[in-house]
Amino acid sequence: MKKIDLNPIDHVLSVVRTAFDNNVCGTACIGLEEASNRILADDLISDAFVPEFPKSTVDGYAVKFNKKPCQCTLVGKVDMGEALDIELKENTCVYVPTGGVIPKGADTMVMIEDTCMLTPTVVQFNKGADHRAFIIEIGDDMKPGQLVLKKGTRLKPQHIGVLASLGKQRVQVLKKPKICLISTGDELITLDERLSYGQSREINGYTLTAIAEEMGLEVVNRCVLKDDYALIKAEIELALKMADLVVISGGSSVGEKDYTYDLLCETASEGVLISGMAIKPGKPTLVAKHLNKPIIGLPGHPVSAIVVFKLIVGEIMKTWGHEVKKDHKVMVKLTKDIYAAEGRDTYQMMSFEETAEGILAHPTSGKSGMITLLSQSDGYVIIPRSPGVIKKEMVVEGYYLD
Ligand SMILES: Nc1nc2c(c(=O)[nH]1)N[C@H]1C(S)=C(S)[C@@H](COP(=O)(O)OP(=O)(O)OC[C@H]3O[C@@H](n4cnc5c(N)ncnc54)[C@H](O)[C@@H]3O)O[C@H]1N2
Ligand code: MOO
Repeated sequence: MKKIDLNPIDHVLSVVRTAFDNNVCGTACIGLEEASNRILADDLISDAFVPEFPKSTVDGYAVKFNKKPCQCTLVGKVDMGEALDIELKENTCVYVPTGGVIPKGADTMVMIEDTCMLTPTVVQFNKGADHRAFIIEIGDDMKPGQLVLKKGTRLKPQHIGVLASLGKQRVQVLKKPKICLISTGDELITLDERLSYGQSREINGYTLTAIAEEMGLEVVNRCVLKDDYALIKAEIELALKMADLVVISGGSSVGEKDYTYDLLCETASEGVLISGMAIKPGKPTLVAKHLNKPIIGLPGHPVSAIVVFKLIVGEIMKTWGHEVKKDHKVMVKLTKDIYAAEGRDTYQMMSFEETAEGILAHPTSGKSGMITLLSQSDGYVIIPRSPGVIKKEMVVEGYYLD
């Protein structure tokens, strides 16, 4: 008889890291406009001084530093994007707009508001200035040779700004790993079909697509299949040709028509690496390897499928060099005793109440076959299988659901 082992989560993740440490997806050179959320393939080392000139951060007058109020003769005006061919002397000043080039000889900017024009050529400085005030010096932002972005960074707007600042029109990023999602179950119907008694609408294809895309995967195919061994086998074989990663949901348990384990034994060249995990929800989790490609069997229950997908596919993505957003961690105080399922680290869903004294965590109830267990919870607390309980009033780590 098929058996579901209780492999500790850490062991499962370590097997995953070792088995899939070879990222076969490669890199691509893309335009900066498409780079948002992509993963930088190489360290970015600055090849320039940014800025290349001392730059004013205010509209005002460039002067030689003087601590006390004084008067200066206005000897010129800087136009944006141009340098003024002048060397400033004592008691002279030049008008410089915000972003303008500080002229030679000047070392301090004074804002217009701290001055008044006595005559068209004489400026009164009402107070002293701080030496080098309101100036971005040459290379303050970046210097040649400086490591400005690390390989593996998920490119956020500020990172794209760094690339733009260095004049990089294109950037080398990791290719999005391709994934195929196969949902299985005789009872499943697609959203355009009429629901009959005993049937359920297919959910996992939708939720897992959303998570996969957020993680930086490209969903290349998604299908809903009946529990038909030959049909699912053909689909897995096709998926292995199309994708870097194949995920099957449903049929991972030990029931009569739960074929995933046998299918993975038959199709995966390296066999099944993990059959079962000490987690609730998610016990009947399968991990197999075909050449360098992972094939994951997820439990069909919608909550279990989401929890396990995030854990296992998230680990594969990290192993392949992708930065994966973590669920935001906070410290929470429990309002009730909570218990783990026997022998399994348990993801207890929670509603979080933010109070002046900190965040209170109230357990939410529901089964892993109920999608609203997640949609009506703010986050979760992980109860370790040993000792298997967290007592009321204890302050522990909680995680917001992303
Ligand atoms: N004798 C045992 N039975 C079960 C065990 C066990 O240890 N011994 N484990 C239970 C646990 S825990 C889970 S989780 C489930 C997982 O079962 P399967 O992966 O085989 O999933 P199915 O039986 O195919 O489906 C379970 C449930 O989920 C619904 N489902 C499936 N796919 C989808 C989908 N794409 N969208 C929406 N809903 C889906 C399906 O209709 C069933 O209701 O096994 C327990 N049983
Ligand atoms: O592991 Mo199942 O996912 O407990 O419902």
